[in-house]
Amino acid sequence: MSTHGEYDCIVIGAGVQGSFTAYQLATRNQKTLLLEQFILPHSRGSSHGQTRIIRKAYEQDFYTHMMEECYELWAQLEREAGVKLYRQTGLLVMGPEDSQSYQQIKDTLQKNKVPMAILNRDNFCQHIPNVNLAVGDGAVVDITAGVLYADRALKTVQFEKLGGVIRDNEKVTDIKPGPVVTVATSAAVYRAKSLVITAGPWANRLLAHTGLQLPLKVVKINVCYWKEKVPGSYDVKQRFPCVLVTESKESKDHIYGLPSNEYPGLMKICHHMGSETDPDQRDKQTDRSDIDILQRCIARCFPGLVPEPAVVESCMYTLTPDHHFVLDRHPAHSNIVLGAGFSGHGFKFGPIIGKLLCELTLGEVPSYDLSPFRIRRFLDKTKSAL
Ligand SMILES: Cc1cc2nc3c(=O)[nH]c(=O)nc-3n(C[C@H](O)[C@H](O)[C@H](O)COP(=O)(O)OP(=O)(O)OC[C@H]3O[C@@H](n4cnc5c(N)ncnc54)[C@H](O)[C@@H]3O)c2cc1C
Ligand SMILES: O=C(O)[C@@H]1CCCC=N1
Repeated sequence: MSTHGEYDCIVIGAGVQGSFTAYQLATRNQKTLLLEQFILPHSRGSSHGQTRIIRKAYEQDFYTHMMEECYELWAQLEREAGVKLYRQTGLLVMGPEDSQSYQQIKDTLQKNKVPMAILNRDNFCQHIPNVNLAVGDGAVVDITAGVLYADRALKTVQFEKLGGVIRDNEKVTDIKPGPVVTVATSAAVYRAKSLVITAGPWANRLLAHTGLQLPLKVVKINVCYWKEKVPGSYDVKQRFPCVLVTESKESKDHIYGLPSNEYPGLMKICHHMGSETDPDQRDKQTDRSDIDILQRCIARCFPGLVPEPAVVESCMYTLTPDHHFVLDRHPAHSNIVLGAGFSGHGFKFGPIIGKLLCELTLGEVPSYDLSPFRIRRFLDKTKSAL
């Protein structure tokens, strides 16, 4: 196959992270090619669907700090494109008052002076109707939080307007590292000075061509929508908030919800964990234990919802062992940059991830301390064939 193009940078994967990275590179006048294996838009990775939560409520300060700037970048994109991407709803965080996760989120909000409200048992029902607060649970609201319109956001990051090239329906089949990287796809061969790999659940497939494997686990998430018994009771228009249950009788993992919005009368509530899957065989993973957990939690905490999912869709997480992202240069090839392992909470960070991966690609000092996101934290867990 003959070489079809020479670029400053090639980005593999047009999910939220690859799209924002390509956008940033193009704004920095880099001749950029974005490669995607499926025809766009598609629903086979991690970035599809109408909605995602945006929030500053995190256990770790470093995420809250990144979100400060990230809210501004989302607002800037909204202004530039003239499109509404964010709706403020607030995020109700509930969890055992004495648990580490709940306490850390509350502390991070307070320490960083994020606008918030602490609810007590007496005023809870008045502020949050149709939700039962478990005995021993505390409740705080991150007032800055809300809903991002995910599909709309991906459509908005149109870096083609900035001179970038997108080739969808082109699966990358080989990577030859070197001072100039050669990338072969199902249709052509391309060369570039640098390469960014943002391949979501397929990250390790691509990295195998570069002699690196990361400790990533891909899980399928059953994305469940639950019917309101009384129409409107959990509706975004009634100012119902997003919800995060940090730990419950039903699960040590988070359970999270978004107000009824994209499907009228249906609230989205999911379990923040799923069963392992091969990304190419996602639909063969039919485990429903997450749905069982959700049914029990909904019957107890959301009395106004029918505890039987009305709609179930599919999505995937790519988990790292500590659930923190991978944002780094390849340990053996400094002109290959990796964005991976977004562990089911990366969408809201899209604009800042794009900026950081662009800075790494251009050899600049990153705007944030990337030590929590370095590959070397995995040490012996990183199976490197180098
Ligand atoms: C159910 C669910 C709920 C979530 N909720 C939230 C939330 O509320 N808030 C939040 O912030 N985050 C949330 N997330 C997480 C967030 O959506 C992900 O972290 C994010 O979408 C990951 O994006 P990505 O670009 O890394 O991966 P992807 O979107 O999977 O993109 C990777 C792309 O690479 C392409 N690719 C792979 N291999 C190749 C190849 N060989 N050649 C060419 N292209 C290739 C794939 O086709 C894909 O399009 C949620 C995720 C799920 C699944
Ligand atoms: O990232 C988010 O905000 C959501 C909710 C909590 C668990 C994962 N995704």
